[in-house]
Amino acid sequence: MNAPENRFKSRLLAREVLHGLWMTLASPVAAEALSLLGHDWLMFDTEHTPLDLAGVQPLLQAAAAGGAATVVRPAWNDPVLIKRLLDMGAQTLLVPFVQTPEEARAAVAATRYPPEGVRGVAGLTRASRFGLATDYFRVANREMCVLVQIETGAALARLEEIAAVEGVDGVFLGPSDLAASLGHLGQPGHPEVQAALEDAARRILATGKAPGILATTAVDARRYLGWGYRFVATGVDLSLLLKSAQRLLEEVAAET
Ligand SMILES: O=C(O)C(=O)C[C@H](O)[C@@H](O)CO
Repeated sequence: MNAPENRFKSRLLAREVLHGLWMTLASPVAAEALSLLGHDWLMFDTEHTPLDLAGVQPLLQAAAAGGAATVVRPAWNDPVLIKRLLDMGAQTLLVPFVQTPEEARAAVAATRYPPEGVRGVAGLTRASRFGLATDYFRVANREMCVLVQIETGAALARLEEIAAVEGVDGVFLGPSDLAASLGHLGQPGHPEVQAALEDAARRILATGKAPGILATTAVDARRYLGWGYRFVATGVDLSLLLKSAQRLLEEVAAET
């Protein structure tokens, strides 16, 4: 039996546009159902959700039902959090708050077994199909995909250096955090933020790496795709649930 191939990585490197969904519900039922819809990737967030590490493995198992690849955001750029997520079978990580090339290098090293990195070794993990994948240690490093998240003006100033780090496969812009850092808390649509996002896509593409972003509406997503963003999460599961429940309630309540 072979180790799983990282289709997200191979498709990203093939310069495909990959449509994602931002997952915050920490629900295996939602993960399984939404994995069937046709998204290219689902992003499970452990940074800004109550989801603890033990809750991630059931989400990855559930999402394996459909065709969507999985991405996990660790709560921090921390080698211990990272190795535990990788042992669970996460192959693509979105590492938050990367500010410097050194931090990007540390994130990459945390995902690689020695001698390329510092990842600790375990045998009976979901990552190695519980030890049944005979090629696992030969291919594990190669199948890792590291996406680093740029969230501040300071990180933007070093964008090319961060993107150039070997092993960084994609650079993700967080519109909300960037807005806060640029003095526009709660206003990701502010013209200065949007101009920075457009410029960032251009600069990342010039380095040969893939730019990614989170959009909360189809209009935003289309604009970002037009700027060259290649892995774009459109929508947040909880927000979609709230909006459709609210709309339904309003429709029904309006008639009574
Ligand atoms: O800066 C951002 O934008 C993000 O990092 C995404 C946020 O965590 C949040 O808006 C997702 O619900």
